[in-house]
Amino acid sequence: MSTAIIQTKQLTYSFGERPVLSGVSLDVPAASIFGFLGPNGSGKTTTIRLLLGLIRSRENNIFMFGESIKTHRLFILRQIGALIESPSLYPHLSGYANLDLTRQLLQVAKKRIDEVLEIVQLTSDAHRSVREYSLGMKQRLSLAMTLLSDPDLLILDEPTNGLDPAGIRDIRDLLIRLNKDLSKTIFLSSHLLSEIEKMATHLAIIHQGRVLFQGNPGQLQQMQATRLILQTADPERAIALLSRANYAVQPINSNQILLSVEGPSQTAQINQLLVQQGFEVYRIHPQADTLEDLFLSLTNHTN
Ligand SMILES: Nc1ncnc2c1ncn2[C@@H]1O[C@H](COP(=O)(O)OP(=O)(O)OP(=O)(O)O)[C@@H](O)[C@H]1O
Repeated sequence: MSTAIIQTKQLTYSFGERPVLSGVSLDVPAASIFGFLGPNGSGKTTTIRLLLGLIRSRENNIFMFGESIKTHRLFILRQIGALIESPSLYPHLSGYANLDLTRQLLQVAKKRIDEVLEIVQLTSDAHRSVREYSLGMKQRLSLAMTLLSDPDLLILDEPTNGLDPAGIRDIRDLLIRLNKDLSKTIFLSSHLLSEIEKMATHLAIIHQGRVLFQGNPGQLQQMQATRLILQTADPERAIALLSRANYAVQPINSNQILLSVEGPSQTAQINQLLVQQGFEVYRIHPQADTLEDLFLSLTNHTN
């Protein structure tokens, strides 16, 4: 079993009388890309602020690198690179000069600037002023800043927020490289399921301050795949056929059927049965196609 780099035990937090986190227990394995997924206001940033010691819960049941944040805060923080809210970059300075300011604060060797520029692929733009950078370049520069101290763990709050698809892909590729080539553990939050699914090795889904799911993408897919929507030209006959074969089916509309299955192999069997009987199958997809659907189905599972 891999060691947990971050472990929270029944983390709770309230702003005044208002509970924001209720019993959040997370286990983030070493060398994972851990996606922390949830809609706006679900408690992601609050959790991250607790992890970084920016706010404290009463119990403060947070362990990182095997130590409690109560007793080893500095030891822990020294091993973390964090990006939370938009970082303050000086637009009139070059990318290089921005990095140099942070480098001096961190007392890191100057040659590290070239190394981090190389990692985030900004070497050729290093001496342009930041005001000429695209949003994606600024975000990569911010990531370069978090890498200056060569931390083992990166904690990133919505690092792709506001980026266009190309910018999102750049950040995704960069995070995957940091994880695979440099063995960084990456904890990142997002409100986009599609975004997290493409890079996470592990994920947790938080909704209204509670963890609804924690596991790997395969396990999530299995849960999503239990209710399927099937599109075919003749749903009535398809329902009759599938019912005879003991599948739980019901009509949705004139060309869609809702199916309950036990896993991916049943989906393949259903497809095969329909095709063998001459049905044209246009599409089979999980009912929980969007994050909202997924929350609904997870809430049903947990109730
Ligand atoms: N300083 C604060 N005072 C009072 N309530 C707060 C404060 N900060 C956050 N909240 C509330 O706590 C809840 C969780 O907020 P949080 O920022 O952790 O969510 P989030 O999942 O990060 O969402 P977002 O993606 O919108 O930032 C929200 O309902 C928010 O309104």
